Amino acid sequence: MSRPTSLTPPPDVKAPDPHPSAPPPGTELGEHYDGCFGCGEEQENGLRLRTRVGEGVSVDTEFVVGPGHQGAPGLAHGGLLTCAFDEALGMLGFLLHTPAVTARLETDFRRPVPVGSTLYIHAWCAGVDGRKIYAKAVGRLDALDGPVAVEASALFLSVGFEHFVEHGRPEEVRRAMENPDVLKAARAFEVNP
Ligand SMILES: CCCCC/C=C\C/C=C\C/C=C\C/C=C\CCCC(=O)SCCNC(=O)CCNC(=O)[C@H](O)C(C)(C)COP(=O)(O)OP(=O)(O)OC[C@H]1O[C@@H](n2cnc3c(N)ncnc32)[C@H](O)[C@@H]1OP(=O)(O)O
Repeated sequence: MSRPTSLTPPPDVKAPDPHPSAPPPGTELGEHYDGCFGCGEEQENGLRLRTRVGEGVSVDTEFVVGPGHQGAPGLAHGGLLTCAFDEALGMLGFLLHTPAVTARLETDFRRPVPVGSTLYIHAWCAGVDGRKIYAKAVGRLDALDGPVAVEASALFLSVGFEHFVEHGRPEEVRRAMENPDVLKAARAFEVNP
């Protein structure tokens, strides 16, 4: 089935405000799931990214590129850079108070990212249209105002928690549901949609 491919919100859609119960700027969001490759503490070889709330519906994270992240000798793998962007963009759902999944993600690699560098990723929501969440991100090399190395545009779709319960492998879903932090997040989303 063919899909519309635009990653830009319709012209009448404005950038949203954070949900009233979203944490204030500067708050570290922590892991959204301990088994997540992007942020989970239990994921030994994962990126273990930590994301902070920015102004409006935006987040910031730093990806320190190590030898385990190489594609070419001494250079970051593009797929892993995309993963870091997916993680940062995905966290915007917390500020909108809805679980969301990536439907489409486009990454532009502007400069090589060497091992040893830090990518400063800033992600923001450009608009919400029904279930569609349009998001953008930029990654700068080695400083908040460093040269742009990577840019991304994404479409996320809001889903209910049943998305994860229905589609995830039952043993991990069961284990996640035993985690009080996951349950707390699920309830908060459901009680304050
Ligand atoms: C019980 C324990 C739960 C524990 C959970 C714990 C935490 C999770 C909570 C929150 C997550 C928080 C943070 C996450 C942070 C980082 C993680 C990274 C995020 C990911 O890594 S997540 C994995 C990769 N992701 C997927 O695994 C999605 C697979 N996929 C699907 O599950 C479906 O595909 C879905 C749901 C996307 C849509 O399905 P659907 O049936 O709901 O909707 P439908 O298809 O009807 O589309 C509705 C409208 O969107 C348009 N549309 C759809 N897809 C489009 C596309 N690709 N391009 C352009 N437009 C598109 C249509 O054209 C239509 O548009 P229109 O309304 O205008 O016609």
